[in-house]
Amino acid sequence: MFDKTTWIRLPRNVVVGHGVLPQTTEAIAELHLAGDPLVVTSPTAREVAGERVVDDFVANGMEPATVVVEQASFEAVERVIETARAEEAGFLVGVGGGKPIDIAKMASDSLDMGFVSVPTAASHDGIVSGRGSVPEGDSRHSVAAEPPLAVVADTEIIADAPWELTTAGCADIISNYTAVRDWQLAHRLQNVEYSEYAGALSQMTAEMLVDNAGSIKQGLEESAWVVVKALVSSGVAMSIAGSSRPASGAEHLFSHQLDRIAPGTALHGHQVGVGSILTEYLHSGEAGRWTNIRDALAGLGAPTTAAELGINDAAIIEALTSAHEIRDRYTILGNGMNESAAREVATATGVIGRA
Ligand SMILES: NC(=O)C1=CN([C@@H]2O[C@H](COP(=O)(O)OP(=O)(O)OC[C@H]3O[C@@H](n4cnc5c(N)ncnc54)[C@H](OP(=O)(O)O)[C@@H]3O)[C@@H](O)[C@H]2O)C=CC1
Ligand SMILES: O=C(CO)COP(=O)(O)O
Ligand SMILES: [Zn+2]
Repeated sequence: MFDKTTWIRLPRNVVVGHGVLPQTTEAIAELHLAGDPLVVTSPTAREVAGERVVDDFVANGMEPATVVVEQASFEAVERVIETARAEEAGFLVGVGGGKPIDIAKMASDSLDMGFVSVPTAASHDGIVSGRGSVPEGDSRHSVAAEPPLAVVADTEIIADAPWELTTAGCADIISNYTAVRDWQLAHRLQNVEYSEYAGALSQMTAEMLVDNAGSIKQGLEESAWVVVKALVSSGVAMSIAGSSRPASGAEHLFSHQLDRIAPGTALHGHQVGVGSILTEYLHSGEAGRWTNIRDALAGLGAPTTAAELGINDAAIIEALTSAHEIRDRYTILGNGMNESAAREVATATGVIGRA
């Protein structure tokens, strides 16, 4: 008997464009959600978009509540859940970068409530994904979460955000190259389930971004458009896979370790970009494609070295040698790198200087 089942959860409304923020209420009205919204946002995102979203809800006869979060943590998810219950919210709206969006989608999952994603920066590919990424102790969890029913990405707001956030989003997409390589390796060596469709979509998204790199320039609103579309596409790949595998391999494990070793120093996207240079070198060797990844990142203005990340060489080596421990996810790191091998790859790729 044929007994395979797949369940792909995708957004119904994806609205991307100049000045579309006020269309959030319309995009939500079409979803026939009951009750009032709880807006989950972060300090800057609240100023640039969250307050306007709240005002629009009020103008449309709703009674929104707001919760401001600063870290991606299970405590923050719990706080949002408690607020949603206390305020008797009907659905959640995440407004901001990757952290408030992750928290809102995880709280929505626990509450069994609809979730709407309003990104204020093109800095990460969690805009659409049905996953949440949260540190806890020595681990970094990739948690099943409520995928958004609607996404509203205002390119006017996103283009106005600091440019480094957009280059971080580009790097998060470019890292798909190595994430897919790791996924294929895990499939071959560990029989991890692999989706050809999700893998191909993730890889194609990275290729299209690199091919269109010429139209990704600071001060050009079209850049926000190109990058948001790629981030949505990458999130769809994760939704098809039912895991973050298409967009998160060893380069992400390395970045998650840097978050623990050097917290708050560099953006997620920038860290995974540098991680991707390193892990591509591990996959294909000195003459391999790692220089293409480095050059694509450099061309977009994203960091390619420890110094550009603002992270010292010792932290890079520590992250490389311990990244395999953070999650039970098979990658090119295998059972781990020793210090001399880590120093060799980091030096050969120019990520750290020669001692
Ligand atoms: N679930 C998934 O599939 C994925 C999850 N992630 C997760 O997302 C997070 C990374 O996302 P990232 O967006 O970098 O993190 P943040 O949400 O922390 O945003 C980064 C910074 O950008 C600021 N910011 C956001 N929008 C604007 C704006 N319009 N103007 C000025 N500043 C702005 C934030 O300020 P402030 O905080 O003050 O508002 C914050 O300082 C990580 O936790 C990562 O693990 C990443 C990829 C995929
Ligand atoms: O950042 C991600 C994809 O870009 C996903 O994060 P995880 O590594 O926590 O699954
Ligand atoms: Zn990422």
